[in-house]
Amino acid sequence: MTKAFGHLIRFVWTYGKGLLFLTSTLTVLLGVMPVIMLWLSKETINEVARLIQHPAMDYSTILLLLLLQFMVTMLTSIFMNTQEYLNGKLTNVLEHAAQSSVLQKVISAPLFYFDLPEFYNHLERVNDSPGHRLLSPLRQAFEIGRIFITISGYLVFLLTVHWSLVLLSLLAAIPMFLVQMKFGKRNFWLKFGLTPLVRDMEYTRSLLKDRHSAKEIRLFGLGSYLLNRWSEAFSHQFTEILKILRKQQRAEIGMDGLTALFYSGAAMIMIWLIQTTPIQIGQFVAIGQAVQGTQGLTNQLSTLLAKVFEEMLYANDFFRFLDYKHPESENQAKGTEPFPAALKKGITLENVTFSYVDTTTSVLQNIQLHIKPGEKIAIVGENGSGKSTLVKCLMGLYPLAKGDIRFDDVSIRQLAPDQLHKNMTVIFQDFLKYAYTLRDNIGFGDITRLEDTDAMNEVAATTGVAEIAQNLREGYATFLGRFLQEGEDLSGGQWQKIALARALFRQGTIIILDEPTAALDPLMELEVYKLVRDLTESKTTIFISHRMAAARMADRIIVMENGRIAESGTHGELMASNGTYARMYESQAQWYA
Ligand SMILES: Nc1ncnc2c1ncn2[C@@H]1O[C@H](COP(=O)(O)OP(=O)(O)OP(=O)(O)O)[C@@H](O)[C@H]1O
Repeated sequence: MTKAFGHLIRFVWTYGKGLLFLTSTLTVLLGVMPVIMLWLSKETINEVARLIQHPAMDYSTILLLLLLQFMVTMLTSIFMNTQEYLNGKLTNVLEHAAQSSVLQKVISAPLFYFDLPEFYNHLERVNDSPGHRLLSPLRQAFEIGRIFITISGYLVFLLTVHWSLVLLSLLAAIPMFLVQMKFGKRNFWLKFGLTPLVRDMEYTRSLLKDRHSAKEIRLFGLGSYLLNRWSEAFSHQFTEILKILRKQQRAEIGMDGLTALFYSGAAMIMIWLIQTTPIQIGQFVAIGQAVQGTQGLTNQLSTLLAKVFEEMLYANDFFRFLDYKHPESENQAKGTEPFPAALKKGITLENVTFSYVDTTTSVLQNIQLHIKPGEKIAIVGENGSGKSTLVKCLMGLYPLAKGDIRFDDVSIRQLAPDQLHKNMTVIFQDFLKYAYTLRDNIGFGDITRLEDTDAMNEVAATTGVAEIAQNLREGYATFLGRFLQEGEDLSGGQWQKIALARALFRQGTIIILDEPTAALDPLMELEVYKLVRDLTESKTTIFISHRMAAARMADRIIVMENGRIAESGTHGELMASNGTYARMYESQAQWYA
């Protein structure tokens, strides 16, 4: 816990040292103010008592004391409000820093982290206003500091009267402290345990709200079922939270009773003091204020300490997320070699064997494949045979445990990952439809050339996007979809062309198409493949398709079965060998007849 606190201080110091310094100074000043006030009110009451006994007395001292009290009140208000403002500012600064640290972690996480529920759950836990929650223990620590200074002042004063008053004031705080600590811990672990349920709940809620799911939910009549599922999960988590809350409030009532008992004890001591020692009225009132103040403040102190403890568990979890590293990430390519300027020997896969993280079955088994520079390869095979996995490994998205992939003579492990990605142009089946402008949708293919209008026009003309742009209200500046603005909706085929334009805008030397045309009809799909073939004539192209008519256009067809290459050859060769490909081709040939 102390390690996490150190981590937290360093984090806050890095992003808001000036603000942190000002806030801590104000905390000290605010801590001293009540003690000064106690002294001033004691003196004022004594002076007023004297004035009652001697009405002719000069009352300028009383006026001065009242003026000082006014000034202390005003200063306290100024300090408090300034501190509130600074806290607001610091919260914003930290919110930005913490959220960007989380997002930075997410964008730099290897792709396989997204297959790990523990990573998702952790992300969900730390994602909820992290800046606010990180500042919270610090704010509480400041509050503790302020209260500590005030209590110390009160205790010194009480000690000058009688030691037993100090003891009683302090004893009252211990039970409350223990209760708060216990429930602080319980609350955190409850939230920890409920995270998977909360994720399920949030997912269901997003399905119900999401524009894309709206159609299916209506057609399948899933609305009430999903609403019930969400509602049940909500009630379940709420019941658990209420259970702890009930116990906590019961315990706090008990502790309040105990505090009241200690307060009565202090009152008895005061009565005894009045009887046994000469005491002025101002002192009497000040003792009452100091005892009550100390008890009230120690109660607050225990609540705050427990809260700090609870919030520190969050901070600890937050920093653990930022430091999270799965052992498998050691296999992630960390090379620095540049990508070969132009492939001369081609791409070689040697004994590539792969299993997804935390699974035991090999999805790819001893894959041996050589792809010549400029060759057009089609990969076909049943669902789940490993086609997408193979290209993901080729793209360096998943680390290889066994075997090697070489681009000319450079191993994928030696290549700098950004070099590899820069040289690849990929369109996935589930390509993204960015709710930004058309320019962004194409330019994201190569963000460094987002403003290169000539290049954009060129790919737009060759892919048919230019025609789409002409019909949009604001051309390339039109927002697509309706998520962010009153943008324009496009058809599946139009989105498809934009995805193609984005991929070609990248100018990679290797083109990978992972069933990007699955949403299109077979004839349209053929059109797209022909277009890609014409536009990428000299480039190495690998495409995955379930449509044999498209695969037929390739120089070579690879047939995958259960993570292995079962057949390989041209359309003619594979038809002649009468194996899996021939069977698949013939069964689909009827579609086109
Ligand atoms: N992220 C993942 N984590 C664990 N297993 C996975 C993951 N992705 C795929 N798999 C498993 O790996 C196997 C191969 O999947 P892959 O997506 O490579 O097949 P595919 O041939 O591309 O299938 P399809 O034609 O249906 O797209 C399947 O059994 C699948 O369940």
